[in-house]
Amino acid sequence: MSSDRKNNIREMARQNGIVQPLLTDLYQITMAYAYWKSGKVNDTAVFDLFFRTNPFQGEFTIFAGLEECLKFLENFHYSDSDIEYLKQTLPATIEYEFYDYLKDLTCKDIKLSAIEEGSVVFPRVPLLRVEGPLIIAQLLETTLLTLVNFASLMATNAARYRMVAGKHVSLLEFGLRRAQGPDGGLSASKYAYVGGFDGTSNVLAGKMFNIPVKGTHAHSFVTSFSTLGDIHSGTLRHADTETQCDFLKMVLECRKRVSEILDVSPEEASDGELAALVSYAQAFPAGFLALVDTYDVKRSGLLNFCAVAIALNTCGYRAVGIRIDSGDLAYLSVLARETFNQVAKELDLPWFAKLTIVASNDINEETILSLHEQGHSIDCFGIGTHLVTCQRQPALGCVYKLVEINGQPRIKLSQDVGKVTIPGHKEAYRLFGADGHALIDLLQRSTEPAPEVGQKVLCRHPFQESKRAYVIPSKVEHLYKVYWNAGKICTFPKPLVEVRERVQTSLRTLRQDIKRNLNPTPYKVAVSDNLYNFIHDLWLQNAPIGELF
Ligand SMILES: Nc1ncnc2c1ncn2[C@@H]1O[C@H](COP(=O)(O)OP(=O)(O)OP(=O)(O)O)[C@@H](O)[C@H]1O
Ligand SMILES: O=P(O)(O)OC[C@H]1O[C@H](OP(=O)(O)OP(=O)(O)O)[C@H](O)[C@@H]1O
Ligand SMILES: O=C(O)c1cccnc1
Ligand SMILES: [Mg+2]
Repeated sequence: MSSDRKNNIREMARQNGIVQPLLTDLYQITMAYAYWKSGKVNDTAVFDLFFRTNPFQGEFTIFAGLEECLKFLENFHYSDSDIEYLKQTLPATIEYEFYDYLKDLTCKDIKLSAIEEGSVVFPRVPLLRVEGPLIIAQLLETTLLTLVNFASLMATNAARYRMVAGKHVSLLEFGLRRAQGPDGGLSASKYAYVGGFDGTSNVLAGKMFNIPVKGTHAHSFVTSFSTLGDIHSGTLRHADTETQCDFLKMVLECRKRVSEILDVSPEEASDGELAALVSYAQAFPAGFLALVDTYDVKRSGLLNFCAVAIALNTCGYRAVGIRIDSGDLAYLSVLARETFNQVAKELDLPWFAKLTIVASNDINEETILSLHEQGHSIDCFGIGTHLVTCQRQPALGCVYKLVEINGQPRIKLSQDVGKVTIPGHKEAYRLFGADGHALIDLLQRSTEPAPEVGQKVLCRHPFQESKRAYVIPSKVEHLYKVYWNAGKICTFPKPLVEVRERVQTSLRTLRQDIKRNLNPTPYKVAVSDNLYNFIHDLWLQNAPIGELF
């Protein structure tokens, strides 16, 4: 077996334990019984999973969650205790043979086609197409939706943060404590990474998904120290010579020196904070990153930090930086950078000017945009609540609709035209323009030939007759691959880092005006002329003609 395949199998083995066939809505199982009882066991269906509106008032979405969907299909099986629970829970009138039927159900007859995970996707273009026995395809609905909805919402949210932050700023996800429960927290960490974050504070996410784990320390570490007397031992072993240095003495001398450079009094600085920073530096001399806003950034935190960082330098270590978690983050970060520049110059330590400044505290997209406008010196944002709870829009509205049964197309009508489903078994293509950008996504009936490079294609708005355009694509991308067929995975999902890269390469194919934060231009999603006529004929056949009195 190739090592690639072995790795894939190892990756796939880590299925989230709560994702199982009973993680569904009751009505899927009651419908399954009613289908079964009404002789629909051999009916075959096609379902499309898609959303109707992009989240966060944006005009794009990142598709994520596919790997988890495949793990779910692979492991789909009702255990004996599941069957026992259903027997106790469903009405006693249910025929026992139905439970025998459920006991043997697997996804061996299901075929799943999907867009590549990490791609930019748009309203109405199915992300997943599920084909196979009606009953089993129906039973998959809720679980597939829960696996795709939050994953895609989170990946989109994270990608938006990455876009506003720019590529030179680090982004760390700090949200576990505020997430929607343990599983929400775990998924948030995973898909924040996919969307473009650099790391997470969530240790289990690091272990499970191989995401870099990062962090600083909390205010409680600082406030747990009151005086210099709380320092356990004042010494530190030199990085190169391994001799014991009188670290505390060096720190106190440095604090005096820095207070002169910065023109702040060492008496105003907190000794408790200094004791905490000394102790933290002793624990992590090569990774010293300190929280400086517990008492006063200017008069205490920066002074104490610089004193410890300079003493560390004398002992052969380079400090990493600071975190600011309150106050005016633009002003304080600029102040911190000026301080570091001053120390770098006065003490001839050029690297001091490049110390990392991490900012946190209720950061969201708007805060980052505003900070960029004001000017700041932040290298890294630590973001929790707004990111992981997707506070600006807490849910993506993916739906799962029957589009074909036993080879016959199905349409769901609605007073709201946007909610009318696009019937039948379809293919989706992305057509690219001459400048290399994605121009339009085109849905066609699967029986139609694929659009070709250099050949004129008529693209029509699915519901507005007058909206149509000819497109001569410079490149055509067929959006679907078969990922699951005949009981096994047939296209292995890519490792998470590659999905993460795919997000950025896919976003680069979008024009800037589609990605901008304020009033972005909608991306076009069209249907072929053939599909347009097919939809509208079926619409007329299915819409009753009213009578006026
Ligand atoms: N320069 C800035 N421009 C825009 N928003 C900022 C700026 N600096 C900080 N913020 C944001 O303003 C809010 C400040 O929060 P808040 O009013 O709770 O103050 P605080 O500094 O956290 O107070 P406390 O010291 O009591 O914790 C945060 O959401 C933060 O991200
Ligand atoms: O984006 P955020 O939700 O702010 O996530 C990060 C925050 O979490 C931590 O503190 P916590 O909020 O627990 O306490 P504090 O704000 O009261 O210090 C940290 O110090 C940040 O402030
Ligand atoms: O490591 C940190 O600084 C951190 C982790 C979680 C929440 N807030 C901060
Ligand atoms: Mg906070």
